[in-house]
Amino acid sequence: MSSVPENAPNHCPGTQSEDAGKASACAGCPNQNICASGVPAGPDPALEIIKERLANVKHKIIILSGKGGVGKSTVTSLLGHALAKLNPDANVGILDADICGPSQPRVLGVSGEQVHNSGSGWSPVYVTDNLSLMSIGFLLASPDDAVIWRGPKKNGMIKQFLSEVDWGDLDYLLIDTPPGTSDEHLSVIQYLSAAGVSGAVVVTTPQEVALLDVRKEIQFCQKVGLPVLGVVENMSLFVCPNCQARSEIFPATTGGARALCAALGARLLGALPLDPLLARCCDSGADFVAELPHSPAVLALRAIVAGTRLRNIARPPRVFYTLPV
Ligand SMILES: Nc1ncnc2c1ncn2[C@@H]1O[C@H](COP(=O)(O)OP(=O)(O)OP(=O)(O)O)[C@@H](O)[C@H]1O
Repeated sequence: MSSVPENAPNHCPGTQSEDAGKASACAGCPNQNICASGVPAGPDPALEIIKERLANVKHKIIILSGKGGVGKSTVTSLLGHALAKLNPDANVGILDADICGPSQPRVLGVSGEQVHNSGSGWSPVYVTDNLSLMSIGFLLASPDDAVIWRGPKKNGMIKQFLSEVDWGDLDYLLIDTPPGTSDEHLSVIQYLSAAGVSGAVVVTTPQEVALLDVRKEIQFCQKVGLPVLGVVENMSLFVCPNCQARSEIFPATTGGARALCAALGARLLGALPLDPLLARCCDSGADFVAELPHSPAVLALRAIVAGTRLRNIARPPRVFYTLPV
């Protein structure tokens, strides 16, 4: 069977070729990234293995951001803690797929922990009884070690994470990805294609410069057929802890995420304020949701989890926390 896709340009070397994605004919081809990434073009046997491995994971949610530094890892960790706390019977896992910049071990206060490999696979690190984490950060000799890998090696790591981690039964698996749309995203989406993905949560700040990239991120999701569960606007407002005055540190000159969501037909899941105590908790690995349960950020987070599709996509026969009115 030919390994040249129907939409391939003239002189396509074929997806099985060593030159796939690298030949001059590949320039501008829509499949160039995926071919060059080294992800096998044919049905990869790993897809079935991953499907089986994740058969007991109900909802797989990919966390995306167009821009770096908008708080995607922070939001992932907060969602993990909130989902685990508000639904004590649920099990939540976080997969840190930011291979070159893994920050979840630090943010979740478990850096320095070791993952163990047994007959049933790698055991994730437990942050609390019902919140577990897997990250390349646990496999590095030192947290300062740089991971300088090309696409195919990163893809291999992601494949291993998806196929070899023994999560047990999970209600939610949150997958923290690097900013933008890179090899890691294509790998995660491709490897999860057989296992099924619930969708993506896109994190942004209100600034136009960040929103521009959200548009691209949403377009990317549309192109790869990944449902967008909604957008979280982070660092929306700063509320002074002393005088309660509100200020916009990142001004929403074009209407912020709300206007963007309205324009693109996406759902705004909620807005998290900028809170210096939250930044401090992230640096020290403290559990902000437990430490400051009545803070505006946690109240906003509860609303995101309880009153949005993030809760609605989970229909296990359990009583879910609902925000008191
Ligand atoms: N709502 C917030 N209030 C205060 N500080 C925040 C908030 N959200 C994130 N931060 C801080 O902003 C910084 C960047 O956040 P984070 O690392 O989560 O961003 P990111 O988008 O995941 O970055 P990267 O591009 O490295 O993946 C961190 O120091 C974090 O503590």
